[in-house]
Amino acid sequence: MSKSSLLKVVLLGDGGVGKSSLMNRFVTDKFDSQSFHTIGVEFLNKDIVVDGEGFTLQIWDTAGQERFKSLRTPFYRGADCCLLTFALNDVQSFKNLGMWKKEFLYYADVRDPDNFPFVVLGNKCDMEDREVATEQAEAWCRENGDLPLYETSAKDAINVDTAFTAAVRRLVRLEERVEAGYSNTVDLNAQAKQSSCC
Ligand SMILES: Nc1nc2c(ncn2[C@@H]2O[C@H](COP(=O)(O)OP(=O)(O)OP(=O)(O)O)[C@@H](O)[C@H]2O)c(=O)[nH]1
Ligand SMILES: [Mg+2]
Repeated sequence: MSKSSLLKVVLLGDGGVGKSSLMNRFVTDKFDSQSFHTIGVEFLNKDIVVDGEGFTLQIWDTAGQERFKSLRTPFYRGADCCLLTFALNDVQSFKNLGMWKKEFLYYADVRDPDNFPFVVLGNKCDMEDREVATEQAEAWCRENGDLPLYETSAKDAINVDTAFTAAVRRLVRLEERVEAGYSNTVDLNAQAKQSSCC
């Protein structure tokens, strides 16, 4: 990857779905069953190696409660990846995924919204009172640009590392595609200029 290996990853989703818990599990490998709602945003860095390449993930954990909207949205800009999070035992948080995606794209002002690397996390898979079936979540992901889906548990450390690693892989693959695309564009432009000169 030719760009800097510092990657900004933004965690979004309804209040209480477990964004802070996922970040803390991933970065410190700890879980707090009494965590407080986030106010505004917080971030933590973590160095990881994916397929032999080193990255620093700068993970931005945002406040999901509606009243903190104006505090979180200024931090979406410059994000390399967005983890759309819901809780498998909270159907409303799943229904709100579309709203989160829209909010992110609006405030992050990304260059290519159709190809932005979102990853979807269905958290709290350890809970038995599930309200969202895997197939339902998969269908939403398919309809929203074939997004990858991971069912996670911050509590039991299920799929947390896998999901963050997958986010990095998705990003790297996408950048490689974009870089390949850019070199084609440059070639085409060069040819166009040549022909217009002639
Ligand atoms: N059983 C279970 N509980 C979880 C899991 N992840 C988080 N929780 C609990 O869910 C509650 C909310 O978790 P948070 O991580 O604070 O949620 P949040 O998404 O950061 O919420 P906001 O900061 O308000 O946006 C806490 O009591 C956590 O302990 C999980 O995977 N399984
Ligand atoms: Mg939080």
